[in-house]
Amino acid sequence: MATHAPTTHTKTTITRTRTAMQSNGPATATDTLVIYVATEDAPSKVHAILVHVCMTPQDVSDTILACFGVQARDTHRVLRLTRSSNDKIVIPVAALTLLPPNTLDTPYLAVIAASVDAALAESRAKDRSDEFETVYEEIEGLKRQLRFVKKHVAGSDASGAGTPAAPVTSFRGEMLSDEEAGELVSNLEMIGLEMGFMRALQIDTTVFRRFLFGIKDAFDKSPAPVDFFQSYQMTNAVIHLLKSANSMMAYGSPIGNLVNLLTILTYGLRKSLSESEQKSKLAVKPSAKDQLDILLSLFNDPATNFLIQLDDMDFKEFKETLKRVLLMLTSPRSFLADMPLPKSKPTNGNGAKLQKPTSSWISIAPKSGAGIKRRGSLDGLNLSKSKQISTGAPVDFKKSFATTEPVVVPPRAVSGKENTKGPEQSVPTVAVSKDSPPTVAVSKDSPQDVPLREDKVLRERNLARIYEQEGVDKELATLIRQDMLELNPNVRWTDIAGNEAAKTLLAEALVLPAIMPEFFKGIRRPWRGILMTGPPGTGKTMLAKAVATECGTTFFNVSASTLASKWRGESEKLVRTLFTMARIHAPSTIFIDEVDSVSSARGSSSESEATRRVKSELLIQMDGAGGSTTKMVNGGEPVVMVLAATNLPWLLDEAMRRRLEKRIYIGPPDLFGREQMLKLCVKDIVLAENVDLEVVARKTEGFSGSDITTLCRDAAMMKLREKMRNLKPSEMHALKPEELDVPIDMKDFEDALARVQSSLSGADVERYDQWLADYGSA
Ligand SMILES: Nc1ncnc2c1ncn2[C@@H]1O[C@H](COP(=O)(O)OP(=O)(O)OP(=O)(O)O)[C@@H](O)[C@H]1O
Repeated sequence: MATHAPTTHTKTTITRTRTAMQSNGPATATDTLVIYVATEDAPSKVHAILVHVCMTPQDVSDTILACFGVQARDTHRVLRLTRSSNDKIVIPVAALTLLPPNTLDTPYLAVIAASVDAALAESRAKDRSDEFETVYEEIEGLKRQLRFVKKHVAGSDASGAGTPAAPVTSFRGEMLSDEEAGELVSNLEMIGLEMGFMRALQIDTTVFRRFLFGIKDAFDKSPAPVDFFQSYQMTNAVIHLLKSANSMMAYGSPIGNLVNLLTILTYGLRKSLSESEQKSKLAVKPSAKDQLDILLSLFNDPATNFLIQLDDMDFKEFKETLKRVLLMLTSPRSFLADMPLPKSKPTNGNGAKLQKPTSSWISIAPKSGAGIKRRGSLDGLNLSKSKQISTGAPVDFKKSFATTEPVVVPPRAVSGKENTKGPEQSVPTVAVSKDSPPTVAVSKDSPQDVPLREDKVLRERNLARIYEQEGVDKELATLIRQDMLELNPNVRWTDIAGNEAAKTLLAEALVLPAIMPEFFKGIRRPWRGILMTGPPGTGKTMLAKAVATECGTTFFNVSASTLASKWRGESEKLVRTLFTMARIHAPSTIFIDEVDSVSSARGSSSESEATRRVKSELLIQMDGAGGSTTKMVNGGEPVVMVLAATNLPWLLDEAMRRRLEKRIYIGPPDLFGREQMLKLCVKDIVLAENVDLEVVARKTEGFSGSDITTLCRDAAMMKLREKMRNLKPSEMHALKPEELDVPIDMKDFEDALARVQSSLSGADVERYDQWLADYGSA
């Protein structure tokens, strides 16, 4: 079959983004992957399907490979792309429904460009009802649009029988008119958003589709004065809200629930009203502000049982309101500028009324009496963090719609919090035992949900906007994300031997303020900074990484020497950007290793002009004076902690030392810690019966954790060395693994002990002792 050359359109909205495929350089984390597709009907036209921003370079290349290299492979544990006989990429519907909630917006993968043939066939096999066919009508249409035709874009053999797609550099990306792009994207959105919506409701795909199409159908037939276009717009608004607010994440928050609820109620209400009633109700037009106040009350009150009753609906206003809610979630700064948060929160312990809106549009108050029924099934709507994986019964929309009764949101459905007890009554405590990692024990009465974190909702698409609003330099942001943002260092408390006090302290200082910022105010305000000091190799970096892994805060890992050298000239800006980003992604921890190198005492010989400037900026930022106006969704201040480490605390500038309010010593492990450390080191090797780790621990007094690691490595190599000593290379190659895997015995440890010395001197330790006696605070 002949290769179809893509038509070129001069204007395009999608291809303005750099594609990994088109770039010569390596893919970067902020690349947008654009996959081009053509339709069967119009093969000469190539449409673009945007895929996603901010995949890691590996994700980008893997995705390309998976899509165009047409290899059957498991991509990112998320999505299995398979090659069908006619060389299409098929994303089985099962895979689609299994996509994790954040798929569309996170670094993992967001390919949603595929033939839905298989999905359709598979689904049909399961459900043959007419209704189902209707549901899939649109998908049938999409099917034609969403086919991967690498032949058209990559110039390879259309039969698909030949070689894999041509190198990605052959893609051309300038052939999409605005209109075509718009159409295609909105279709794609339909698919993606359906998924999002479905997840928000935690129902299965089929039910969800029925729901969506049911709405559409009913609106179509409805005699209501609101025409289909408007209603469709409303549905779209909801969908857009979910999408744009990165609903995949937001559904853990009240917003998803609220929107779902409003939609359902709207529909139910309209069904239940006569035309004249509808007209009269629609005549009432509450202001957007009224509506917004209500929504804000909902968001702001963590402890109320809500009843939302929709008395009236105006789609335009509704849309406006949703937009504003979206704005609030995605761009708190501009939202706040426009519409200050209400000053007083409604306080309500057991059902007293919240602020009564001046309009009748929505009333919020637990009403008792006729017309109100609790619907257990709506429990499934409570998707607060602690319940995200709820398998509550699917909502039967048909039933819900048929009712004339408003739906009652069950307790906790919106905020996930049941009581009004302030955090003072129920502060989580951090418990660390010698045997177990620190755990945050949340008392029975305490709020069980981590407050809504901005970074949960501000996903990639919105981040760019937020960054822009906060004046974050794009290039620096990319560098920081690449070089300093550690997503999961994968070090757990249990990987660290000893240092129990430090673990407890770090957990307390870093976890709790992130969980309950409202409690850590005034005198309880979180530490501005924490300094870990001690000899080299004692686990300071590991502790910082464990903080990142265990505490769930966004973790920026910064080497102070990098700050001072690599970015010379730009260093202050880098520091500013770093803190701004940390606020945006709050709660965050900024770990500054070797802090002495950027914060040596004024006038000392090591202080260059550049260092001085970086230091000053660091001090300003730590004071919060250079802070952005970013607010958490709950209106609080973003929690940004600085965690610093140094082997040379005595070099620290006094100003920096003051800001690192909590100063803790991470010393060489004690006997118990050394034994633990030894156990950790040898956990994967076979030990002979005669090995007594306690004896080894006794002989390693003064060893740092790093020294013990070296010792174990040495011991573990002894047998291997002996075996290899007199062998020729060819004989070495012939050795079988099992011949090498000989148990390590006590003599190996003794030999290693003779070779490996403690790297710490008594004098070093004394110097730390002295410094801590003067300045320590833990
Ligand atoms: N307490 C510990 N538990 C487990 N491993 C440890 C511990 N202390 C040190 N180690 C081992 O030593 C190595 C070095 O530790 P780490 O880099 O955390 O020390 P550090 O105190 O940050 O050193 P430096 O001050 O030189 O940066 C680690 O990779 C780990 O293998």
